[in-house]
Amino acid sequence: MSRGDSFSPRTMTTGRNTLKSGIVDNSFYTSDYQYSQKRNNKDMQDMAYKFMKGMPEFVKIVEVGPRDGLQNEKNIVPTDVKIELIHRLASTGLSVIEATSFVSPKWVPQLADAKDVMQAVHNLRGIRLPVLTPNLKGFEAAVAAGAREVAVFASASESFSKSNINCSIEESLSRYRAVTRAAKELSIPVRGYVSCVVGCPVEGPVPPSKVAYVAKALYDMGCFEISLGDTIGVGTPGTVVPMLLAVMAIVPTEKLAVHFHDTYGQSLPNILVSLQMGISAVDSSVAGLGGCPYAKGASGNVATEDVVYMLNGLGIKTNVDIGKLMSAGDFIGKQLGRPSGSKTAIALNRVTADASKI
Ligand SMILES: CC(C)(COP(=O)([O-])OP(=O)([O-])OC[C@H]1O[C@@H](n2cnc3c(N)ncnc32)[C@H](O)[C@@H]1OP(=O)([O-])[O-])[C@@H](O)C(=O)NCCC(=O)NCCSC(=O)C[C@@](C)(O)CC(=O)[O-]
Repeated sequence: MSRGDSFSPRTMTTGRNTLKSGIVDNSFYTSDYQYSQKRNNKDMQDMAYKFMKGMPEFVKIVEVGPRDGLQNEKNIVPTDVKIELIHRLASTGLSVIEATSFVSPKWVPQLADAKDVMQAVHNLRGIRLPVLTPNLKGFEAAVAAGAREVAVFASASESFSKSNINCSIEESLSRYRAVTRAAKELSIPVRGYVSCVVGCPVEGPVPPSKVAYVAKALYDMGCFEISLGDTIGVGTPGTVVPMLLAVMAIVPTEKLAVHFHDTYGQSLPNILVSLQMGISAVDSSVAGLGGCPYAKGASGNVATEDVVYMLNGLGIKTNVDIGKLMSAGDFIGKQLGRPSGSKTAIALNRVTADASKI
């Protein structure tokens, strides 16, 4: 159900701001308050309604930290650290955690321990743990290690397809048809990714029609959800909205997820417009870990802490405990010897530290 059906802007709670009868009650911004009083209450209600209309009441977060987050790390992260990270993430309320990839260890040495990781976590209760599988070989290895959900990953750019999985887009779709057929026989759900949905590191801008074509092909072969990846993080709402419109014209909105890398700091506005267009599944990575080994210069995924903070502020449920999430982020940050890439985690840690000095 979207907010437009059930939601009254009269009592909309957006973090600190409570909109009642169209008046913004916010002691932090006195000038906004004075301004709002001059506005016609009906105008304000209409604005609030339009802003929230179509947004979901619940967002499913797909945590990709253990896979997308770690795959690009130069130093090999010990297997027990990866397993501990997944356990910590599982305790936060997240329902989907992408655990690892069954790809060639020559291509992604960091995830060469996929079998050990999967065997250690596959029995975690109440959590879905999809893994990336680029072909039947990967699919069979994943299933043998206990995977009960997999993901295939195509690209909307020929050049990126070649550099990432060493084949053309059409060849990849044909491989993925074999994977989805095999998965169907075992009743294993398959998620589909489309990479480079607004830009490619080699080809530059990618036409929305190309993204829609690949998304539809994945949907038609049986993928239960299609995640649209801005692999190099170049999108803005100005390019993301036309791309989503093209995809939504041929794939049902409820089957779509968004996956933003934060290279240009555009992930949160891009997620916001995606929510306004009715999308209710968002990929993110704890502490903003990540990057693709075959997309030079691309930074990590949007940080899960930042996404949860924004959704909490919008009054959209996620079931994720931000404190536990931050502690999972601290854990992996210490292991990697690096501060968190989440602005929310940095700010909340500072607030806690300041409070403890009083
Ligand atoms: C697809 C291949 C395997 C083709 O790689 P290839 O070299 O063309 O494969 P091949 O069939 O010629 O096999 C070469 C060797 O790899 C082995 N092999 C073959 N398949 C597997 C497998 N599944 N698992 C383990 N080993 C495998 C195979 O057995 C053989 O071993 P050898 O005889 O030389 O010892 C390779 O290119 C590959 O693994 N690519 C994956 C790269 C990757 O993981 N990239 C990061 C993914 S992130 C992404 O795509 C974006 C996303 C999803 O995050 C969303 C976004 O941000 O936009």
